[in-house]
Amino acid sequence: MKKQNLTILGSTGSIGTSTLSVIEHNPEQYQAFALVGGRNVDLMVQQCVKFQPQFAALDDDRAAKKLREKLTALGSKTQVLSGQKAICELAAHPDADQVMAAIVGAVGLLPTLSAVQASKKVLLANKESLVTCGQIFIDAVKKSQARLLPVDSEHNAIFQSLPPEAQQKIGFCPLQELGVSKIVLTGSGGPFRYTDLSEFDGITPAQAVAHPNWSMGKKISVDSATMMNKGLEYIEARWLFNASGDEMEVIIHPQSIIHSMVRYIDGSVIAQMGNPDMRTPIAETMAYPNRIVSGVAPLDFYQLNGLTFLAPDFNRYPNLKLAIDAFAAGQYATTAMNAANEIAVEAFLNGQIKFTDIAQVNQHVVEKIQPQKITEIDDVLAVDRVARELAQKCILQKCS
Ligand SMILES: NC(=O)C1=CN([C@@H]2O[C@H](COP(=O)(O)OP(=O)(O)OC[C@H]3O[C@@H](n4cnc5c(N)ncnc54)[C@H](OP(=O)(O)O)[C@@H]3O)[C@@H](O)[C@H]2O)C=CC1
Ligand SMILES: CC(=O)[C@@H](O)[C@H](O)COP(=O)(O)O
Ligand SMILES: [Mn+2]
Repeated sequence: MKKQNLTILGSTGSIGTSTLSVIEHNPEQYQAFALVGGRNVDLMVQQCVKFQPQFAALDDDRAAKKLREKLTALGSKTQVLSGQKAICELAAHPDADQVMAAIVGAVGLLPTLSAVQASKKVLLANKESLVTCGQIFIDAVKKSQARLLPVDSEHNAIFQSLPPEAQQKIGFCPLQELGVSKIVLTGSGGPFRYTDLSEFDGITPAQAVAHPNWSMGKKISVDSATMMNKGLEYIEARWLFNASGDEMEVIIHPQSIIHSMVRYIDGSVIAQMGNPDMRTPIAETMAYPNRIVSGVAPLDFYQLNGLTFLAPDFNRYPNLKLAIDAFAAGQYATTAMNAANEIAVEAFLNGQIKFTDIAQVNQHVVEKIQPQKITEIDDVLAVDRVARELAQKCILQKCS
């Protein structure tokens, strides 16, 4: 069988490196065709030397120039491109069989959409695509008949817990016809599950990125700590599984062994479990509907110290409530909230604002943004831009 060519959007990130690790475990079946990053030249050089992709691209022009010089000096045959247009073209390249969408943030939207419009098999890690333009994205999937497979561990778990006919209808899944009563989205609660609320103001970036169970990029790690990650995932799940608010349940499961569940009307609950390592959902989507090895150790039940569950407390996690309410308000609100959050998390990581300010900036922007209809991608980009400006202003003026 011909090897599957993978374009990896965000190859220099946490999901990207895990994807390359799965390829390394299955060298007869998969190869890296194009590697795409933002600005990390040194890691991209290493990846190109090791995986010898046909193409490599960095968004940043100067970084791409350095990459080209370094690879030329090493005698590499990899062709180096730069900028967002080139990245979108690589996502849609006729020789790419699968596209891993793992650029962090709303900046990943256009390349991911480009892969969808080119009818690719799209492995979706970038949750911001659905948060920023849900219906537009799902309509594009429907129109192009792209194969959309959820990589986010919870959504992958839900996907695996649904019957095969639902798996063929991602984005327009008839949950009631399948006897599904609820989708149960689990979350760890992050590193501050038991921290006294009086200590939240003093939380440092180093503490916030230290996730108890998963090894991830900085932005998503902070989102896990505020539970904005679960808020984004709530929105992602509503779009992916065509779920109403009543069909959604969010539960804290501190051990991250169960990765999410589906309740059926007969009382059955189907869950997907495993060690918290993203190579499992990545391998599942790469091989779907077959299975391949991922390099993840088997789950050792005798080492588990119990599986526990608790309800999320919105006082501790105001971002989760904000996201649920933003979905109810409409697309403009989730697009704005996502943009504000990206700015706020960056400001927190740079030491400009406190941990507790993140939710305040987000709330402020969602309240200030003009309610409006979003029908096309330009509307999304316009709301995203205005929300970023509002968030920056709020940070500078302390949201007065
Ligand atoms: N990590 C995880 O376990 C999970 C992640 N996700 C989602 O997957 C996505 C990636 O997460 P993660 O891997 O942790 O993030 P990382 O921060 O580790 O990696 C981000 C990647 O995006 C690239 N990037 C950033 N800006 C640009 C740009 N303008 N153009 C092109 N590439 C860019 C980075 O390149 P460079 O470093 O070269 O600048 C890097 O390769 C996020 O949307 C996240 O929410 C979902 C579920 C789990
Ligand atoms: C691995 C993954 O899918 C992350 O999105 C994960 O969910 C983060 O952990 P939290 O459950 O703490 O948000
Ligand atoms: Mn997740």
